[in-house]
Amino acid sequence: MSEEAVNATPKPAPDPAKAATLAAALPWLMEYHGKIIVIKYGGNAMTDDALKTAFAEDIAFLRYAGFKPVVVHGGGPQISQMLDRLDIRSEFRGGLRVTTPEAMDVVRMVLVGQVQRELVGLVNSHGPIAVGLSGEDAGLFTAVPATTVVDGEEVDLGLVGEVDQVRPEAVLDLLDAGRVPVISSVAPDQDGQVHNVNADTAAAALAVALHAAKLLVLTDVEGLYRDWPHSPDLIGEISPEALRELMPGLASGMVPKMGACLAAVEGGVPKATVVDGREPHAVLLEIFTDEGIGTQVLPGVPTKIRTAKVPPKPKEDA
Ligand SMILES: Nc1ncnc2c1ncn2[C@@H]1O[C@H](COP(=O)(O)OP(=O)(O)O)[C@@H](O)[C@H]1O
Ligand SMILES: CC(=O)N[C@@H](CCC(=O)OP(=O)(O)O)C(=O)O
Repeated sequence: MSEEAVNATPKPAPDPAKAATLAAALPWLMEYHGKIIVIKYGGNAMTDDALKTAFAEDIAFLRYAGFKPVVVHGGGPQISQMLDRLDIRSEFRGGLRVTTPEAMDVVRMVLVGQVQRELVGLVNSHGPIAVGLSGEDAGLFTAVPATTVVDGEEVDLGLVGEVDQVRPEAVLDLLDAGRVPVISSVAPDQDGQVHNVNADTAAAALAVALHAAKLLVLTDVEGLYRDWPHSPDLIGEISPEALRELMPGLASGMVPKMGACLAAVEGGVPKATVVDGREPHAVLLEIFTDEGIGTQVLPGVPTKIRTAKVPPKPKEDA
């Protein structure tokens, strides 16, 4: 194209709506500037490339806006797919995968070797900021065997762990250096035996240890339905006390997820939110919006109910 032709191209008119959107972000930029936000990215919200790309953009945006995002990722469906391919049986009890030593190798390979690597790469397409870690690095997490009670009976979950100790120094070092830690939820016990930790649980333990300003959990539903799967009533806001009362009646994947939100808020994190990660840019929408998205757990609020956009739809394999 000649220089004249370039000069002749009309410039788009400035769009006042863009300025208004940026100006409306100011209170949130001020509130979270320099603060740690732990974002749990569930495997069910990683289903397509465009969603993962938008997630990585959001994380880079937060970092360049002066926030300190920390990503803890899941990968349950991706692990299940690999176990199927390798013909290794796995089942969930109380929302947790019963993990044999053979399955543990696959869990570690998929979480650390595949899902974490992909997310680190996507975030780093915006600058050299993301660094992958797992609970095995620099003593980040120490696990103890987890137990769960299903139908009144204690179930042996094999190599499933819950986080006993967090040493957040490695994460804090990275944050101080302006990096974005991307963390996989596998963790050794005291003897070095690696355990499979549910990523919601790991994210909550880390959020507490980092004194995070917020825990944000991305999943594949709009939030916590009050009477799953019978009613479109969605819980918009709930206090930890009211959530504790609901816990025994919750089903499958929501047990670790809401348990994690509860543990985070009871551990001093001011707010934990579950949002629909199938919505592109769910992270930015949640952080820069005042209300009306997902389920928020925060102290001292009466329970608020609203009608979900989509009625509850149980997964076929649940
Ligand atoms: N009360 C509830 N509200 C919303 N979802 C629920 C509820 N009870 C069970 N679920 C199920 O929990 C799932 C989310 O948990 P999970 O599949 O473990 O997601 P993730 O991979 O994001 O951790 C939802 O897709 C839904 O099928
Ligand atoms: C013990 C346990 O269940 N661990 C999980 C770890 C991955 C995870 O939590 O992934 P999502 O967040 O995508 O569900 C699992 O094996 O599936």
